[in-house]
Amino acid sequence: MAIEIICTELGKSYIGDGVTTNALQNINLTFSKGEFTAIIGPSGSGKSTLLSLIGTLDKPTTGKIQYDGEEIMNKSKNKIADFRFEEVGFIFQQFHLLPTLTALENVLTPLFAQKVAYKKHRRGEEVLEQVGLADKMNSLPSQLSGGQQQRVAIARAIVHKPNWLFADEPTGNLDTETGERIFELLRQLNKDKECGVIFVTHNPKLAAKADRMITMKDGGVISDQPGESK
Ligand SMILES: Nc1ncnc2c1ncn2[C@@H]1O[C@H](COP(=O)(O)OP(=O)(O)OP(=O)(O)O)[C@@H](O)[C@H]1O
Repeated sequence: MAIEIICTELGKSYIGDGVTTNALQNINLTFSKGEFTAIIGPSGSGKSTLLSLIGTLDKPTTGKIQYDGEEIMNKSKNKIADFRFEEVGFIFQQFHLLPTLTALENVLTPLFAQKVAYKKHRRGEEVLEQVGLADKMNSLPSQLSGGQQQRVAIARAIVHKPNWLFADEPTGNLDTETGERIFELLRQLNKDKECGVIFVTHNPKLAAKADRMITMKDGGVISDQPGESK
């Protein structure tokens, strides 16, 4: 697991209809290689914005983000896309699975048109086995429960062996028990050294189980402390 992420004086404003929203201000954070961090805070506090900046989905208005010392967002669109493919996986509250594709086909979509050093089909099977869906590879999303669909989404997010997995309220659409199982799966993937995890949640119980818990309010970090596991 490689790549340390350093955010320096990071800020993000959204401008629309003459109104400026300062979604993030003066964020200074370092995410060490392989860390498991939860981000918690009220609605509108900037959690998703922070995740989308760290994940190179959007550009900061001020400040910078370095990945092992490199400022990826200063590079060309193609280089940013390459970086995202190589280093980053995402999961969201909505699973965003393609309804007409099987679980295995969904998992293989990020590898489409990519040259990789491993056998794609076998890698797809391997990650579905890792998330506990060995017997559901040929099922369509509509034939799977919510928790199983999120497992497919997790398998898809790690199929290309990213160093970081960014999870934006991945348990938000699941009942408490299923949400806890998904959390434990992310924890396990992290422990197995698959990838570092940054996990946005509204659930304080889950957040406390992370190695580190960052609390946000009004676009800033108001606390940054070790979780119960540390
Ligand atoms: N594309 C956008 N255009 C304009 N304003 C935005 C945009 N995205 C987010 N915002 C605003 O930025 C602020 C932070 O939003 P963000 O989604 O990061 O919060 P959050 O903590 O993830 O909230 P939630 O827990 O509800 O998902 C909010 O005031 C939001 O309305």
